[in-house]
Amino acid sequence: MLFTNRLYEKAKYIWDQYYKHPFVKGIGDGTLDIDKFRFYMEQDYLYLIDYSRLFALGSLKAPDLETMTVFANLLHSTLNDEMELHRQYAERLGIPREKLENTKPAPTTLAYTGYMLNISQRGSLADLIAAVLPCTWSYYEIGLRLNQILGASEHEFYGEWVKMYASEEFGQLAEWLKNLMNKLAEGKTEQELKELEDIFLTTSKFEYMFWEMSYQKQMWPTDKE
Ligand SMILES: Cc1ncc(CN)c(N)n1
Repeated sequence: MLFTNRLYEKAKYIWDQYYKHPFVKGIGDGTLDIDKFRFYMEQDYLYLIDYSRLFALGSLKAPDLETMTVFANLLHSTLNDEMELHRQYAERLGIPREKLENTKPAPTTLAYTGYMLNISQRGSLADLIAAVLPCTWSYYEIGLRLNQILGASEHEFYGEWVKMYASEEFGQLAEWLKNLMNKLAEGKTEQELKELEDIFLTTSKFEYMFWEMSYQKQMWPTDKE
């Protein structure tokens, strides 16, 4: 069995909860409150800055030029394609560029990016991939599902989001990471595979928390807006 199939089976109960989450469903049927989406966009922009750093780190840790190139492509595509989607949404939402870049991180954003960066700095390349894989792969799965909803990709506001994450180009990024994960899992002991699985499950749970944080617009409970 491919290691990524094992990961998918283990995380399925978590990923199934994404598809039922009101934030995800709201993008699909176009009913999501714009204010919740604004909150998400701002936090996600911050998230993507650190997510890009992980790809830069992946390039640094890569054992050969081919792997380095994969990470360089992931980095380029995140900074230029995925973050461009966010910049365009910010423009449509009237969020100035400086405000977007100076957003204060919510606790869940900080915890999630902090965890990924920590694992990736301390650990191996396989650890790094196990940490980022749910992000890319689950967004592609969500994109594909939402794309099957009649009219979702044509929705005047959320359509661009659906199109981006359901696109072949985005699917290609997930495929690259899955292939690398399987390659690096070869020859690992059961104990080592279990550790990778734990990392994958942890970031899968953080993904759910990110949807929930955005839906509830959760900032620090101690601070007033
Ligand atoms: C929180 C989160 N996770 C994943 C992705 C997809 N790169 C994203 N944009 N945001």
